Amino acid sequence: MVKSGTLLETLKQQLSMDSDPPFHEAYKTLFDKTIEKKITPKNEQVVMVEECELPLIDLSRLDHGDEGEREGCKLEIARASQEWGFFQVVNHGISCEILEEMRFMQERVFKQPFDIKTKEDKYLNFSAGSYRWGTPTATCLRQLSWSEAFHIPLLDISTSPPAGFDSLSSTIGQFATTVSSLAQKLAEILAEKLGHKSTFFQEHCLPSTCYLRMNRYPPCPIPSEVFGLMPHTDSDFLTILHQDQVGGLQLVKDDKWISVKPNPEALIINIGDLFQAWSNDVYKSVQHRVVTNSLVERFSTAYFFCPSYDTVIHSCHEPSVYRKFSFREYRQQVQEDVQKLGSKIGLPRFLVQSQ
Ligand SMILES: C=C1C[C@]23C[C@@]1(O)CC[C@H]2[C@@]12CC[C@H](O)[C@@](C)(C(=O)O1)[C@H]2[C@@H]3C(=O)O
Ligand SMILES: O=C(O)CCC(=O)C(=O)O
Ligand SMILES: [Fe+2]
Repeated sequence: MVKSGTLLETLKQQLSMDSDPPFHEAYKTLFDKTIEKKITPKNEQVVMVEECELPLIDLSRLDHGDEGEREGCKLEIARASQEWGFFQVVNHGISCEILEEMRFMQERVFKQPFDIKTKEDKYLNFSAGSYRWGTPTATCLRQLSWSEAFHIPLLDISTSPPAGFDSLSSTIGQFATTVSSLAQKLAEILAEKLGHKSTFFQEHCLPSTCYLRMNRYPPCPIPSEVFGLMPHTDSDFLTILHQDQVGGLQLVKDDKWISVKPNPEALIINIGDLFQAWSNDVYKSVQHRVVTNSLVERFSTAYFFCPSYDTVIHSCHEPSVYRKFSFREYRQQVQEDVQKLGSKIGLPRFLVQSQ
């Protein structure tokens, strides 16, 4: 058992070391406040969270099965979206090679020096400002996300890559194309199971409105105090996620946090706020977060299936739980809440009853 005096010294030492991105430097005041007050022997104990296997759905049944198989598969997708808000899929159309290449590329991209990643002009042909790290609005460690990310609008996934990164665009391009059509397919199935044969998603969720987010979670010296990504729901219709073998993704099920067991072959699908509103609370946009560890870095890639800013989100059934809102209004409200409160409020802001 480490004495808490020794632990404190070690932590102080670790937190004063250089890191990329420079969390220690930028958030020094937050660390100093927390270390002195909170790191006691009790806090050294890691909170145990049960590990679970998400519902696993084989998508080959949609293309190769008979009518019964196809229907069964669609029902499983709808049921998991209602009961879990999360599920994983295999035979999704993205080869293991592409998934491995994505992981390898991410390592190379994030390894570039911090100054290059934050450069004002374009980096790797992604728009300026696509690189993000930490949480600029955090006022305490609990509001800090110990991660860095590239937010890449699908339109930026260029066909003329910069020298040295020629295979990058082709790999991301293949990944993006396949996940885009998978997202469309899943959205249509989810609409159909609510009784809607809808062209809504084809009309409103175009490549120009969707984006990829490549995440890197560096090892963190105080994993019990800082999240990799703080608890949130996604502000889109649905998200398609690929995580590496490290693990760290957790979600709320039956009022408890549980961790998702990594499955390198699977893609994780989660329902976002917009689908919860569109389905009038039938499908669930569930809180999730990423926890850090002190030993290894972790990578993931998320594809956010979003409509254009002018799209009006209204429920497909009456009486509607939420008032109508445009995606622009929703994003602005989320940004305002994050600025003012440190985290997003999300759908509760748009409840009919609260008007
Ligand atoms: C500080 C925050 C920004 C964020 C919402 C949050 O409260 C916590 C996580 C952030 C995140 C991560 C994934 C998505 O990019 C995002 C749009 C989301 O839904 O949760 C962002 C939020 C944001 O930037 O609005
Ligand atoms: O990295 C992960 O596993 C989750 C990422 C996530 O939730 C997000 O980018 O919205
Ligand atoms: Fe998320």
